[in-house]
Amino acid sequence: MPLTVTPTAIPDVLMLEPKVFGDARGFFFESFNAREFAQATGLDTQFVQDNHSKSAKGVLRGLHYQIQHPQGKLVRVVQGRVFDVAVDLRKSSATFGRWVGMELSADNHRQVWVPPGFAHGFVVLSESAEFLYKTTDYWYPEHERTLLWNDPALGIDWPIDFAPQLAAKDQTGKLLAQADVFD
Ligand SMILES: Cc1cn([C@H]2C[C@H](O)[C@@H](COP(=O)(O)OP(=O)(O)O[C@H]3O[C@H](C)C(=O)[C@H](O)[C@H]3O)O2)c(=O)[nH]c1=O
Repeated sequence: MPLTVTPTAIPDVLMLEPKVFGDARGFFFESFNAREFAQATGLDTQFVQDNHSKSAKGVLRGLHYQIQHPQGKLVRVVQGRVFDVAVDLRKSSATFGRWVGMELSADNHRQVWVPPGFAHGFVVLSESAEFLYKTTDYWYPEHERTLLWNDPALGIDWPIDFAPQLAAKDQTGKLLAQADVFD
């Protein structure tokens, strides 16, 4: 089951494209196969939690991370379209403070591997979007941190011409200069 893996501008962040089998009935694809994932990415990782969120157009969830129990995330969209962003928060990384973003949609079947050590978020571009993802560690709200989505120091080029709808915690996200980061 060929899984195409493409490193992004931040090489540890990977774009994955599964092989989709279409026929007169519709389509089928393996949305996750542990052996394929390990062989195609070279990663030795276990996922412990599946998450599913639905958001209306213009909602921006993020940029989130857990400073303890950092989560690796394998993310995808099963309805609608989002612009998905990962920010490198690893102080020792050559790409510290850099971001990568791409459109994920039900139509492009793309997935993104966001390693531990990154902040993650997305903005919904379609009328609504359903976002599914696997995480490599459990949710620890006490360790959750939010990075401000529009911190000029990040310079994320969100493809929106409107102010996004944010949860209260995301309106008061930290600037990169004040954020808890990883060694
Ligand atoms: C993350 C999480 C949340 N919750 C509960 C807590 C709240 O009552 C409700 C919504 O949580 P929150 O507003 O944190 O959901 P998002 O804003 O979508 O958070 C996610 O946003 C971005 C995209 C991420 O990458 C993270 O995975 C995650 O932080 O679900 C749980 O019960 N378990 C969980 O793992």
